[in-house]
Amino acid sequence: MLSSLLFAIMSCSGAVETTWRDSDTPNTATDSLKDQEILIVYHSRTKNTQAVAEIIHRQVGGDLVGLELEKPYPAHYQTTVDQVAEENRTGYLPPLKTKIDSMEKYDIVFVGFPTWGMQLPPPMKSFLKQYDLEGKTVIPFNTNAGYGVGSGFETINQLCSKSKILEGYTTKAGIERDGIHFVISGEKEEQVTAQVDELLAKLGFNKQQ
Ligand SMILES: Cc1cc2nc3c(=O)[nH]c(=O)nc-3n(C[C@H](O)[C@H](O)[C@H](O)COP(=O)(O)O)c2cc1C
Repeated sequence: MLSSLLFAIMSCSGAVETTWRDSDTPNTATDSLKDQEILIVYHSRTKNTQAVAEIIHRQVGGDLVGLELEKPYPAHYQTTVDQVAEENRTGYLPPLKTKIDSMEKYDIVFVGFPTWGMQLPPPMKSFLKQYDLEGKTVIPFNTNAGYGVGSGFETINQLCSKSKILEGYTTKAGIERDGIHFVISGEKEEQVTAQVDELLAKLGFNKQQ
């Protein structure tokens, strides 16, 4: 019963919340991921989401890709906040410099992003609009400044309505507004690693696939 709960597919449904339940039996349907092609794609400005992506990568392998833009955001925080607010208001999708070859070969796509303006950042909206993840398993992950994932997981549900979306991961990380940039080191890195390992085990990923 636990495994069926954990594997509730969230496609086109409400928000996927990360809830930490007692870990028991992984779902047998995904016990063997040996033949699955994995992509871990993320957008990261101050490298917190990148650090979570690297932790996932150490556990499950596959290809790790950080999204870069044709025109990077300004270094200045508030200018970026204002630009992102305008992009969210108008629905502007910033063109990606990163190109992903052979998207069709991937079975599982981890999608990582920071919360920006309580939403999915425009670059990740660009990615999900540009690439078709139909039929793939999608696992979202997020870092934020303590206000949570906002509508990010819901937007992934909407933009990946033909994917199987599994339970996501979210954690509080940097607070750039207050000059706190990269925080996933030391104890925090250990905590995130343990939480990610727990979630991946629940989802049926075993070490060294
Ligand atoms: C433009 C911008 C908007 C942000 N908006 C939010 C927000 O609405 N809520 C929140 O909790 N954090 C917000 N943050 C903070 C980031 O989500 C947080 O620092 C995250 O860990 C950064 O991840 P990164 O290091 O991978 O870039 C914002 C950061 C930026 C740059």
